[in-house]
Amino acid sequence: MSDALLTVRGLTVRYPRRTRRAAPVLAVDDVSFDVFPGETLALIGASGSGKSSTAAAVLMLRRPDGGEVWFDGRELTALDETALRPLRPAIQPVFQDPYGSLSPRLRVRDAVAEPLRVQGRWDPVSGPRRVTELLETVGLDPRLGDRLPHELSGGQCQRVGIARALACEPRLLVLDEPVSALDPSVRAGILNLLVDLQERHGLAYLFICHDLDLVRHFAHRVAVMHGGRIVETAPARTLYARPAQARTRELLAAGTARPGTTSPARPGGTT
Ligand SMILES: Nc1ncnc2c1ncn2[C@@H]1O[C@H](COP(=O)(O)OP(=O)(O)OP(=O)(O)O)[C@@H](O)[C@H]1O
Repeated sequence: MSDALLTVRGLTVRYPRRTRRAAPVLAVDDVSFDVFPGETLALIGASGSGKSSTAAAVLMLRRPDGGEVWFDGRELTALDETALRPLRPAIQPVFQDPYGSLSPRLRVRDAVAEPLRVQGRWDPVSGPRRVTELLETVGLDPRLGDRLPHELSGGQCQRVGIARALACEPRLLVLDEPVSALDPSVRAGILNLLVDLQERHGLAYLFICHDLDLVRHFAHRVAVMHGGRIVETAPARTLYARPAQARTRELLAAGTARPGTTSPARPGGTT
């Protein structure tokens, strides 16, 4: 194995169709990539190209139907749930819907404490201090700890989600469209926070997105997905500059319209 933190080889994800006779949906088809420590790899592609299915398989939320996922030199796909459990904290997700990712009845302080409790790392003295520290790390006033999610803005909720992920002391964050649901004015703040955390903690990011202009600034490398396959991988800046950009834009525009939208997503949009 290379010195990659995450290595994905020949990943395949299939979903059964409702009717038994129809062939399953091949959502991810023989996908391979690496993510190195401290690096951001963006997975971009139109709606339905297989980005979230790839993320779910990397997180082992859905067991892939084929291929291998290696993390820090261990093959996750070869492990059963018991063996996986101690490795799970190191790979943390941050999802698109900041409110949906939090329990509506859990106050911010308890939401951030929850991963510490689940991992058996809660201590009545150091625990509350750690929660305060985590809230400060993500740029939240610790006094917000008493609030419920519906009393926060979308950006604040997303910061709580990031604080929960950091509580697990991860090495890789799988960011599934983490700013797509946010107001354009709030997006930059969250992206700056992620850049800052990466610099301070050497985190690696698998950043799922369908906005080429955004990833150009945020990612180190970009892998373009289409029809479940990776059709191109390139450094973020050169991808933008080369003629291939035109093809990538075409692929993105072809399928970016989502239910409730009538036009392809644009930078600064709120899809
Ligand atoms: N639970 C499921 N059951 C059946 N088919 C699914 C399921 N989840 C995803 N799919 C199908 O798998 C393919 C890939 O979907 P996926 O959500 O991974 O794409 P995506 O690129 O993340 O799209 P989006 O940007 O809209 O989230 C699509 O054809 C989708 O309809």
